[in-house]
Amino acid sequence: MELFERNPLQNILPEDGQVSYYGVIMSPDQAAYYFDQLLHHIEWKHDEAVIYGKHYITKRKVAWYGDEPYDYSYSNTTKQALPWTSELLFLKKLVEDTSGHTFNSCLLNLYHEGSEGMAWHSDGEKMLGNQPIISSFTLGAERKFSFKHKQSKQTVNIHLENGSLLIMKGDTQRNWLHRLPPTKKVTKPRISLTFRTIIS
Ligand SMILES: O=C(O)CCC(=O)C(=O)O
Ligand SMILES: [Fe+2]
Repeated sequence: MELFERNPLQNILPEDGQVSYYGVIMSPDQAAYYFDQLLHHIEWKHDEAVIYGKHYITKRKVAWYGDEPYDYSYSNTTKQALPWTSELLFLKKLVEDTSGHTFNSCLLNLYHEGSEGMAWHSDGEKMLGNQPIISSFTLGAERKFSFKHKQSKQTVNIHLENGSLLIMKGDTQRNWLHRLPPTKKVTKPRISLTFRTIIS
């Protein structure tokens, strides 16, 4: 039934950016295995932000890994990348082989339950270059992910399944915001791997 087949290269944004959803790219068993490995072996830390001089600590946890000990500065805080683990290298290769893009770093997010999310933002840091290519690879609970056009305010929603891959590229960060909305419906944790390329 061709009508129902997913076209992985279809752009889910109507204009001014490019977002591809590849759907599920690993088996549920493999996804469960990697979820567990990352949960226990990644150096998770609560995220911090300094906004108008006030220090905030999130419930969500994060971690930053890369080819080199890159500094990542955002929300007035800086993190230094840790060396890849074998699990991260396996997942990086899977994401690279599936998407045809290469990455040199990864910001991981751990949302313990639906009450934890990420507010509207774009990943427009200078160190990511003009047209950053950023993945969101999901392990664990399925969550809604939303885009909002910065001018027209048009929104696009997608559900990120366990073991699925989404790629943002082109002018997406320039023209669209994205967020992971909090929800009462989800009680299970989700890990996302946002592979990126730091341009030195
Ligand atoms: O959790 C996700 O899928 C995306 C998180 C995100 O937008 C980010 O880390 O910049
Ligand atoms: Fe983001």
